[in-house]
Order: sequence, then structure tokens, then C-alpha cells
Amino acid sequence: MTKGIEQETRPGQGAATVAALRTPVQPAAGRGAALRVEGAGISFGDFRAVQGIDLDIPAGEFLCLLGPSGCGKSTLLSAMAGFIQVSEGTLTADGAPVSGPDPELGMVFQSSEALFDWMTVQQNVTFGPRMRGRSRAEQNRVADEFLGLVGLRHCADRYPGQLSGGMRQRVQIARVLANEPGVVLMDEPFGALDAQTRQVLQQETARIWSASGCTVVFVTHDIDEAILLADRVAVMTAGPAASIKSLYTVDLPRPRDESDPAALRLRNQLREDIGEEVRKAMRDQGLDDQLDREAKNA
Ligand SMILES: Nc1ncnc2c1ncn2[C@@H]1O[C@H](COP(=O)(O)OP(=O)(O)OP(=O)(O)O)[C@@H](O)[C@H]1O
Repeated sequence: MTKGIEQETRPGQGAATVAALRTPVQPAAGRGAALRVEGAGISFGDFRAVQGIDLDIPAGEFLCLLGPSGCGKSTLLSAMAGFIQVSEGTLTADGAPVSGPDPELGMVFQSSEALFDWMTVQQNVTFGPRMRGRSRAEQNRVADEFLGLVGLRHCADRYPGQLSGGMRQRVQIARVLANEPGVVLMDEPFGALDAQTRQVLQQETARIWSASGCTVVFVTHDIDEAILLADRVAVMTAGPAASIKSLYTVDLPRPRDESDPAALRLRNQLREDIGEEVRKAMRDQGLDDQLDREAKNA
């Protein structure tokens, strides 16, 4: 076994390998809120999407959620945002049950259609504070601070339709941060962007996270993105009734170097871990035989 990496098995999850590099997470200083998910299940009618989810996310942590397509990552994130309720178990933010949408729990969506197209960038960013009756001076301060943080002060008077995809995602991030949330939930926020823009925004996200001190839960399909950003990576099992299969602590200095041998080892472990779940999902759907046949015929 590689020095410094321990194997661990989570109860009830077979022989999942957990690479636990034993350095404790160092939360960024600031205003993060702790999220705790205990025995959580989420059902849609008779369909149980996730089940028995246990996750303890300390204030200020950056946690990435990975797993096969359709396993329930967005469902879990939506519950953390208060958009849907857990059907069983509990979900709390700083000890208070999450019972509905709350400015304390900000969501950044994959699609920047979430922006209000008829409002300027500044009006989008100050929407939350305006709704909460903050003074004009306070709104201006917030716009200045958070547009500055995402490098878009010069675009304050433009409309979203006049911006690139990457710029619109930055506006989304600024709009969420303007509510000064304890938790920022990000659902594949860079999934629709080209590789270069994605890389820039990943670096910016790491910088913004460390400056804001908030807790981040970030859903992605991209293993490298998770290694670049996360304090810990949670891998979900294939659904239905998906749960957390394994948790990896990413004990690498920031900014991260993708070519670091420890990063490469972790990438291989994650790939193997997720690949196992993808193959399981394909077997369950009877797709593995079909793919084998296609491979033979190719
Ligand atoms: N509102 C809903 N009603 C019924 N089923 C739903 C609903 N939302 C999600 N599901 C189902 O729950 C399961 C998990 O979906 P979810 O979108 O959370 O997965 P995901 O891991 O985020 O997927 P992907 O990686 O492809 O984005 C899927 O089987 C999906 O069809």
C-alpha cells in the first residue's frame, strides 16, 4: 500500500476503498456554516433516489460530490439547498433543519439561464440584498465587493445576454455570494463551458472560496476538477437508493499541481471507484452485454 494512504471500508458498502490521507481539513477563516446529513433518504413517489446518506461537512470545507450519472448528486444538492425535503433522516445547517430555500444556502446552477436577463449585471447581483430591503448604499457596496471578487466590475451595467458563458457564470457566483451565504452549493457550474474557460473559473473558484470562507458543496463529473478544488471528495454509489460509497481527503497543497504523483494516485483510485459503480449501473440496466457486443462488432 502507498505510504500515507490508508484503506477504509464504510459500513454496508462492501469493500469500498477510502484513501484517507490523515491530515485534518483546515477550514478557511470566515463565515462558513456546517452541514450535517444523517440517515437521509429522498424519494419521488415510489422511487427512492438516495438512501442512508451520512455526511458531516465542517464549516469552511470544500466538498466535491462525484458519482455515476443519475445516481442522485443533484437530488442531494437540491435537498441541501432546501428546494426539496428529505423523506427520511435529517439535514441541518449549523444545527438548524433545512426546511426550505434560504439566502444562507446559495445555489449556483449549471445553466446561466438562472440569471434575470432583463436586469443588468449589477441588478442581478444586488437582487438578494434588494429583496431584503438593504439600503442603496449597502447594495452598491455589495455589488462593488462581489463583482470585484469575480473580476466583473467593468460589466456592472451590461445585461447577461451581452456576456460570454464564463462571464455569466461569474455573475451567478457573485449573485449568490452577495447574499453572504454560509453554504454555496454548485451543481456542475462549469459543465457547459469550454475547457479553457473552465480552467480559469476553477482557479477563480478556489481563490473566491478561500477569500469568502464559506462552505462549498460542488457536484461534478470531472475527477480532475474535484482533485483541483476539494478538501474532500465523496463518491456516491450507483442509484437507485444511492448512498455515499467512499470519502477521500485530498491532502495536497494549494494551488494544486495535477502532475503531483499523489494527485495522479488519487485520480486513479477515484477513477477505479467510480468506474466500479458505472459498471454496476450498466449491469443493472442490461447495458454491459450490449456494449460488449458493440465493442466486438466495432
Ligand atoms: N423530480 C423528480 N421526479 C422523479 N424522479 C426524479 C426527480 N428528480 C430526479 N429524479 C430521479 O432521481 C435520480 C437521481 O437524479 P439526479 O438528477 O439527482 O442524478 P445526478 O447524479 O445528479 O445525475 P447527472 O450526473 O446525470 O446529472 C434519477 O433516477 C432521476 O431520474
